[in-house]
Amino acid sequence: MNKLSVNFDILDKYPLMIVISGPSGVGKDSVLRAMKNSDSLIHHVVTVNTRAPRPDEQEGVDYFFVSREKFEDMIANNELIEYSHVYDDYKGVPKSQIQDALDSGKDVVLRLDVQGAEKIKKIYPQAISIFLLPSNQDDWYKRLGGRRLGNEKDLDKRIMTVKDELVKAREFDYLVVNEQNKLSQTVQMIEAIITAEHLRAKPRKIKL
Ligand SMILES: Nc1ncnc2c1ncn2[C@@H]1O[C@H](COP(=O)(O)OP(=O)(O)OP(=O)(O)O)[C@@H](O)[C@H]1O
Repeated sequence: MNKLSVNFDILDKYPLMIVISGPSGVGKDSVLRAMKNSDSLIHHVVTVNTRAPRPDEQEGVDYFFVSREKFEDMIANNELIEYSHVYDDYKGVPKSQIQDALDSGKDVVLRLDVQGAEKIKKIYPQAISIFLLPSNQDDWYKRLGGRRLGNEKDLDKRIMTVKDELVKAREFDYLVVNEQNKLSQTVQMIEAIITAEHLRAKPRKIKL
């Protein structure tokens, strides 16, 4: 054996910040839940929301559900990294959540609407942004399942919003189609992105 040695251990291990976004009803929460079940090495950031919890949602797991007054206090006290006002509700990311997540040294996953994702990408350009799409309009309608669609005007509003969001989709790093009844395929694609990102020669280092 030659006495000279060489160290092949040159891969840097930095935690990633992954932002999963896309139109309302596309399946963001479903994807996140499936990822939580399959991988414990990811820190899921819990965001704050002023809407009422849906029957299957848990406080502190899916979201922190707060009143509008409490949310406005959080804005006033500068406790949020970003927030947005969508369909009459507030949504925001508590600073403490990002700090805790990065301190844990694990990859950090955030689920944000398109407005929120754009803002986070401006604050953290090194974040990896993934835009989820349905395959087509019919699948999207099925997923919305009449949710919060009081009348035709509400649906028109949603369609206009989605059109605007689709224009922004190309500013994201990745586009992933969440095909009908193929949630596990979607999760696999996202996991493949995360794996590839960890293998980058120039890692995307997140700095607070
Ligand atoms: N690949 C899929 N095929 C069929 N149904 C799906 C798929 N992914 C998600 N769904 C269903 O679509 C509905 C909406 O999903 P989900 O709540 O995860 O969307 P979302 O993007 O988080 O919505 P919102 O932004 O409005 O909270 C749910 O009933 C979910 O079970």
